[in-house]
Amino acid sequence: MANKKDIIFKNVEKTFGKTKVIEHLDLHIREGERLILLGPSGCGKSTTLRMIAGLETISSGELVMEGKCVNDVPAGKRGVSMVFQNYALYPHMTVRDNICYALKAHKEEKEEIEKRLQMVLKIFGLETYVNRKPKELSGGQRQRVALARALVKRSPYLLLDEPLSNLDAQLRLQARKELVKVHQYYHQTFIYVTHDQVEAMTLGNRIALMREGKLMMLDTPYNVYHRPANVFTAKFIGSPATNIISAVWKNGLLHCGKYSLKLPDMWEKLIIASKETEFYLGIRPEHIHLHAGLSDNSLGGEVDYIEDYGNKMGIYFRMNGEEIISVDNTIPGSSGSSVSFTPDFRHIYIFEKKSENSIGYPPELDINISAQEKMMRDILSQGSQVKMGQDEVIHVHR
Ligand SMILES: Nc1ncnc2c1ncn2[C@@H]1O[C@H](COP(=O)(O)OP(=O)(O)OP(=O)(O)O)[C@@H](O)[C@H]1O
Repeated sequence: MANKKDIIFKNVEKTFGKTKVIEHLDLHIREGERLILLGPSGCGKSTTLRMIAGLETISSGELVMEGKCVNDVPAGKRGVSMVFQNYALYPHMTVRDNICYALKAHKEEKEEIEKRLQMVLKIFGLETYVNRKPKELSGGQRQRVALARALVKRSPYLLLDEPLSNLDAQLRLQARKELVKVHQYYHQTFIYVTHDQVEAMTLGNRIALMREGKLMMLDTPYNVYHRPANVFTAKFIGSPATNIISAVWKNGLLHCGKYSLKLPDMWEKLIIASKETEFYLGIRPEHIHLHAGLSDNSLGGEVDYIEDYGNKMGIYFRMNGEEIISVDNTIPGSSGSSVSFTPDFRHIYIFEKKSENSIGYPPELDINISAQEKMMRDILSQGSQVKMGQDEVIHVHR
């Protein structure tokens, strides 16, 4: 069921000249959610956002907002505010004028403008900078002014194009938390472009992962991480990337080069139902716990080299000539030694080799979980939350 303020892409295409940059995009953005457009550079995230803003035309298909096709509705009439990567503040205007400009242009009452100005100044801790010009502010302060300027309009849609990418790591972390708080207060629909998976995982209620103009997966951060729909998603999300191992299903066993695995029934049923014989087995580095030597129902190889991350180790080993990485807090042996591991079958992914799509996930994975794990999944599936009291006046500045 669509809500009035949902944004719906119906089979949208975008071409620049002869180059198609968005292909058959079907995407339903829900009113009030924080939707993240994520993907590698050039995959079409900004173009998608700019089509919503009305800053790019739509080559074919329909974009629906407020229940109507808005393909031909100009930017100023779509009820959107946008925050750009470079903040795009007016350099000759003070913080006050930057923030109030759009309200004045819309001929809002003076009193109302002042009220809203004071509110956003307070939210972003900008009270003392109100008469400064952008060049007299730090990067973090400019970013706050850009956000304040977008929020003051109280438009139903806030579009953010990599708004934190010019900030240092510490400020980014703080700003992420602030954005979640602001969203919980205003309940606008946030559409947020980033190529940073940590930002996507921490900020999104849902993530739309794109590749070369196509939507690869649209789901909660939990599912994008734990139930990747295809090889691309499994490799893009998580660092170091998921290990992808070639495998063949034969005589009731999954053969990975010279190793073979007997799968639990829950996976065997799915693999048989897929009717394929060639697969990729996906295993995240953190789910590989190596030990010395070879044991039953295991995969293994020889240790190549070991990296120290401080709190964990990265152990690279060669299996059937391919490099596999495990991240763990113990070392099973030095370079050259034989190691193996029995996969934790609750944490594997199986993809068809031909389509690179997942064969699905056993329903048992969701049924046989502890109450605590269920609670954790439910919380993570809603995206990050910041606790706010009912009457708390939001104040995100430190
Ligand atoms: N005005 C334009 N004219 C021609 N090609 C364009 C134009 N704008 C974008 N493109 C191309 O469209 C593709 C998608 O660009 P877009 O900016 O949407 O990608 P992106 O995923 O946001 O990338 P990044 O993370 O690097 O900003 C790219 O190949 C880009 O070169």
